[in-house]
Amino acid sequence: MSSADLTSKYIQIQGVEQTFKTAKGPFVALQNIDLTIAKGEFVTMIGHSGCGKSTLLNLIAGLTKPTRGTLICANREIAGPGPDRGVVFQNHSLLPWLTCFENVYLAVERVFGQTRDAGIPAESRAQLRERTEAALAMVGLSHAAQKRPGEISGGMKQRVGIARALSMEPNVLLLDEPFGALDALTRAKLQDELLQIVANTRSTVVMVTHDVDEAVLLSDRIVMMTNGPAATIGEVLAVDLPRPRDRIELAENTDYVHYRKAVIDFLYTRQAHVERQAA
Ligand SMILES: Nc1ncnc2c1ncn2[C@@H]1O[C@H](COP(=O)(O)OP(=O)(O)OP(=O)(O)O)[C@@H](O)[C@H]1O
Repeated sequence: MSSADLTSKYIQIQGVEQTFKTAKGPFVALQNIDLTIAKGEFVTMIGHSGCGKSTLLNLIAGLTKPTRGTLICANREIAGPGPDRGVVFQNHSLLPWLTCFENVYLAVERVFGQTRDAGIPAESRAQLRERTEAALAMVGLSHAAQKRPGEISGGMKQRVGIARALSMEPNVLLLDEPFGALDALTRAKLQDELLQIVANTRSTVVMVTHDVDEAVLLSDRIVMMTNGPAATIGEVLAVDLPRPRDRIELAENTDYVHYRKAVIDFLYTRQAHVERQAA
């Protein structure tokens, strides 16, 4: 593959199906998923609850394997989790007995504290500490480095989760509703921070969200998924708004309003969620 191809086809999802075994028999969660993501692209996945967004993100993370089809990242089949793909979940998943610093340090040590591919030597403890401090600084949490998760707010915990993922310098950042449990103001602040961080690191981002405004504000493309079972990609919307994006200016931007309406139409007209009657 040429380097131009590698850039434009950084993540390739081809003919993916995910079926789960359940007590009532096989359940097809995802079907016929085809998607190509370019290096440095910010892609969000949106769809009604239970349509399979997390299932797809877990497949890209390598936490699960597809029943059918292939997933490729940087020209290699995704065979399991790897430090090239950092994951942030909604419930932050920090170790409660460690400080914020230690939570991030653990991840840094795992990646940079040992000999890496191509014989790159392990870094010194001073270098690992420096990386940890830089990651916490990036999310504005230097002052809370010595606190434990129980002593900080939900928004701060999410920030530590993001710092931990970023500290590993992943090529791909996978975010599963990272701001879902936060109040609107904290959420807006973290969205702005994320935009800034991604602009600096040029990471490729795949993010699951329920929030239409969040999707339009952050994305280069929005992947809109149909309802399950056997959910698939219904439509992909390219969001052609210039960056850096400013939420206040965008609120009155006619293109922004148009993109927002396109997503709302998809979700609430074409994919109006029908609650299935219990059998
Ligand atoms: N391990 C599993 N075993 C059986 N069914 C599963 C499993 N994981 C997910 N599912 C089912 O697959 C479907 C998709 O789930 P998934 O969590 O990916 O949806 P989602 O779009 O992320 O939902 P939400 O927006 O509510 O988080 C759901 O019907 C869910 O019940």
